[in-house]
Amino acid sequence: MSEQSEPQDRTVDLVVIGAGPGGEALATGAARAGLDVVVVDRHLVGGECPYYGCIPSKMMLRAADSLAEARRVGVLAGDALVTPSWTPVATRLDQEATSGWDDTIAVERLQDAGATVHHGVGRLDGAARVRVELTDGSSVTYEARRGVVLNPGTRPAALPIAGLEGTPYWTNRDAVRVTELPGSLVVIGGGPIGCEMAQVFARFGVRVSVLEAGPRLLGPDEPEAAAILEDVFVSEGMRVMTGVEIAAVSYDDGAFTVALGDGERLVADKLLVAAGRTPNLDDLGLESVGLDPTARSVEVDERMRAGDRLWTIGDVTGKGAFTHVSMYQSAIALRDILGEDGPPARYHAVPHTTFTDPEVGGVGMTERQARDSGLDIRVGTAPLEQSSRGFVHGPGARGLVKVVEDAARGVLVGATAMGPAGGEILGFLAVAVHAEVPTATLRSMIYAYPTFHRTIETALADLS
Ligand SMILES: Cc1cc2nc3c(=O)[nH]c(=O)nc-3n(C[C@H](O)[C@H](O)[C@H](O)COP(=O)(O)OP(=O)(O)OC[C@H]3O[C@@H](n4cnc5c(N)ncnc54)[C@H](O)[C@@H]3O)c2cc1C
Ligand SMILES: NC(=O)c1ccc[n+]([C@@H]2O[C@H](COP(=O)([O-])OP(=O)(O)OC[C@H]3O[C@@H](n4cnc5c(N)ncnc54)[C@H](O)[C@@H]3O)[C@@H](O)[C@H]2O)c1
Repeated sequence: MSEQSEPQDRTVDLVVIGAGPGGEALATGAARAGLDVVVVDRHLVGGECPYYGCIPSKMMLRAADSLAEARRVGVLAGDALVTPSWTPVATRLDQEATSGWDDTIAVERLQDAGATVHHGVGRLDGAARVRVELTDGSSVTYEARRGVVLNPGTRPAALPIAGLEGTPYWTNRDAVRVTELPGSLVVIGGGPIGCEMAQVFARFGVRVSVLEAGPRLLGPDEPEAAAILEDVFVSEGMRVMTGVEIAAVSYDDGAFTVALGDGERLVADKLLVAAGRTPNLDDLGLESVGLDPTARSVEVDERMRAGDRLWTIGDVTGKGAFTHVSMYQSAIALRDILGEDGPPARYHAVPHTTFTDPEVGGVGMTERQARDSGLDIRVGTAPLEQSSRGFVHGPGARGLVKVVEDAARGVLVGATAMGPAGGEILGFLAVAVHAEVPTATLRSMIYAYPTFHRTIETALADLS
């Protein structure tokens, strides 16, 4: 990791604290536009997504999906002997995804764009002023003429479960660095991280139990999608327990024991805690600019402004903890910093995809959210496996399309696409929700036969 030597206190144009995907892109753009930019990251430039999040987890899922597809050969095309090995996965994660969890390339890319990069902790020290504690223990202070951008992201939430603290449990950061598979794994949390990781390890032969406190997996998604996913997980040999209360965790002799509120005890080699995130707002000097360091998010306006010469982007804005939201906000904040015009931030069509198999894609509001917002809605649903393409696809074709229409305006305000290519089909629905395409127009289109996306036409016909 290359650093500048002996940095001096000075006035620059812009300081970016936290180089998640949005911060990195913003700093690169600002430096390329000629601003004097300083970037500070306490760990790896690029943030959670490339090293511990999206990229390594999707690489793991790709491997797990290849095993599942090979196991379908028996039904579709003869025989295939499937012998899982984690070695190619660990090698790809190390060498291709993360360069050995080393950010040299990302640092050099920023430096080539003209930015100064520090590994260290950045903290606000009043308006447009940042104090950086460098990794060697020294510190440097910057005044920022244009201001400061915060992109500090989140960390795995530490659960207040008796006995858990101090045990060698995994978070997502450990799960992507696994070199040897355990025999058994308990996953606490049935959100996107828990579901994606659980399916990966189960498909590699690990005995997996998922413990979810809420009433279903993927709580914020449509309940119909969650029900299908639970069904698939169970059919693949996983144990899924919803509505659980975890009373205590202990670790002895290389095994975890998870004691549930109802008296049951689960024993496993490893424990993955994927039960939400804590925003990195507590050690950022927010109090020096009148903001609350204990808050769950930083309030921003439609230009990502959070105060006097202060912008905030990414997960901590509470607008959707996704890389694409961080990048979207990054472009808006950069335009504002450079004094350029452009559309303000809008969040009516935030898409997301959980990359389980089947994938669960969603955009805009769920049926529940739309009803709760007071809209008069109509809902249409169509099962994927009953479409011609689903029938042809055979094993692995579980899924659905669900559309939620604002009946008064005749436009979709939300949609779900679940299936082998749910995240890709979602693209169509994201356009419809984003651009408020009239449902009448969507119904008058021609849908290629026999595609998965033709299920959208069936769901639209079901609007009632
Ligand atoms: C396992 C997993 C899978 C995921 N999969 C997906 C996916 O498929 N698709 C998707 O869109 N999203 C996914 N996400 C979410 C995605 O990783 C985040 O939304 C994304 O990284 C954007 O976060 P961010 O921009 O807020 O910052 P982050 O990526 O969290 O980066 C913040 C950076 O700030 C640094 N930092 C924090 N405080 C300071 C400080 N005081 N001084 C200096 N540096 C500081 C940190 O070291 C870090 O590098 C996944 C997350 C996880 C954990
Ligand atoms: N494919 C993707 O886009 C993707 C993948 C992974 C993560 N992410 C992002 O990262 C965020 C964080 O993911 P996450 O899955 O950690 O968090 P999450 O908050 O989305 O889900 C955590 C789950 O853990 C459950 N939980 C909390 N405490 C519990 C307890 N004591 N016992 C049992 N269950 C408990 C919650 O009810 C919830 O369902 C996601 O919300 C998403 O924004 C995105």
